[in-house]
Amino acid sequence: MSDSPSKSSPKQEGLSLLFADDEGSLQELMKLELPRMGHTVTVCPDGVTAVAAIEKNTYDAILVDQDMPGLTGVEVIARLKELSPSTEAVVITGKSSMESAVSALRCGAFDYLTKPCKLVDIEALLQRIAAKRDLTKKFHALQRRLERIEGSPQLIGQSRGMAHVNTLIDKVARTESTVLVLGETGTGKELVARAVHDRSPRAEKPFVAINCGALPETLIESELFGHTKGAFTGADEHRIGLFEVASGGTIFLDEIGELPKAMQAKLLRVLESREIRRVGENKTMKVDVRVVCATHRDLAEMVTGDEFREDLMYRINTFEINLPALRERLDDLPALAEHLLKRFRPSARPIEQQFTDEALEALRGHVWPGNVRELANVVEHATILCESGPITVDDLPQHFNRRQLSGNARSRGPMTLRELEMEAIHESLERNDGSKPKVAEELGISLKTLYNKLNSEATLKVA
Ligand SMILES: Nc1ncnc2c1ncn2[C@@H]1O[C@H](COP(=O)(O)OP(=O)(O)OP(=O)(O)O)[C@@H](O)[C@H]1O
Repeated sequence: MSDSPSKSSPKQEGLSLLFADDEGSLQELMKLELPRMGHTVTVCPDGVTAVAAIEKNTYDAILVDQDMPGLTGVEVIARLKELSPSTEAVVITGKSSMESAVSALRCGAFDYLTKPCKLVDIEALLQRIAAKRDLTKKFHALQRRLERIEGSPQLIGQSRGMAHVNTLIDKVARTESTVLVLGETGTGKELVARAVHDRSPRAEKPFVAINCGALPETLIESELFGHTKGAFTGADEHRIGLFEVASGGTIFLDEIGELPKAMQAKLLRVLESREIRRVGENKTMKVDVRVVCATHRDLAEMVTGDEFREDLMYRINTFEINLPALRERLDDLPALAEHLLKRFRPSARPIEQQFTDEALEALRGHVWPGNVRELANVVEHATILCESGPITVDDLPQHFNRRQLSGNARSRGPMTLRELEMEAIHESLERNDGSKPKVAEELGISLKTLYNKLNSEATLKVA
């Protein structure tokens, strides 16, 4: 066995390879040629030495001759797949041993080569392996980035409401039924859709999410079903749609209530026929995709208002999962806060050491119109102000401080008329998601008066 590190500087990062063959001339050739192609190589004279090398080192790929004394190529590959499943394997067979090639592929080999093999074929094969390795790395990097942005897909919550949701997910996940997830904004509808997918037999296949409200009407069809080159102005190349991308897996149609009427009819046809047609193409193709939809809107009301097709509503609401708002399951708040905190501050410390009692109390006292997403924002805000140590009420956004102050004022004794007035304004702001025109209307004062009162409060605080 000998090592020959690569000396060239290839465009594509070279592979670390193991080559095993009992033919001395081939060993010499590979020691020379594989580094010339930009790879590093360990050359072994037989299967036993190859397995010993695999036990000691990790390679990107191995190329093994099938007919070696001691262990055959297929036996080496079988051992490799136990020790290092992500290492690619190529078996080199004689012309007459097609059966060995088939068994190697069954063992998880990437491909096979037939002797006598041409160097150009070896080079092309190694390029394919390198391209796959690069794609896999990119995939993992993107997956991590997505996890950092979206958080882990874990569905947190032990409250009765969430326990019920979990039971429903478990039951429906096993089936092929279309699922409709309902709930206010930020309650975790996408997370539920992902849980339905992750707990289903389709879990290993893609989960693809699309927000039907985020795309202009003209683009939705091609985004969902794909298009051919030249199908419309700007369609410079063929593109496959998300239904095809999700093939074998699940497609999540978020904000289904925002789907334009014309697209509702097309989606209904797809759901009924399980066939799609790319924009600009005449032929249809079968798709095997499970559909999960979500909306924060009342679809029945939309049907009455002629905004949503009744037949589509009945097609998608076979199985409904209603997500409770955060204010209806405040028992889950500490666990959620702890879970969300890990996104910004990876630490295994328990919740009591991460938030002061006062801060937790202030969080519990909020109405959470933006639900868990709002909580995530509040936690992020707190971690910016407080880099380490327990988060106090002072690290929370200002309206939590104010709530606490007025709470304290109440416990100190009667409040002044001004304090009561400001409390009413802030509570109304919370209820109306910060919309000042709505607050003014609710409290029966002009928008100008509202601004004056808020400004004078701010001036008083500064003074
Ligand atoms: N039960 C939960 N456990 C952990 N994280 C959650 C939970 N519910 C929601 N989240 C987090 O809150 C944020 C919002 O969740 P998600 O996007 O699933 O909500 P949504 O209901 O789909 O929102 P929208 O209606 O705006 O599309 C995400 O960061 C998600 O990870």
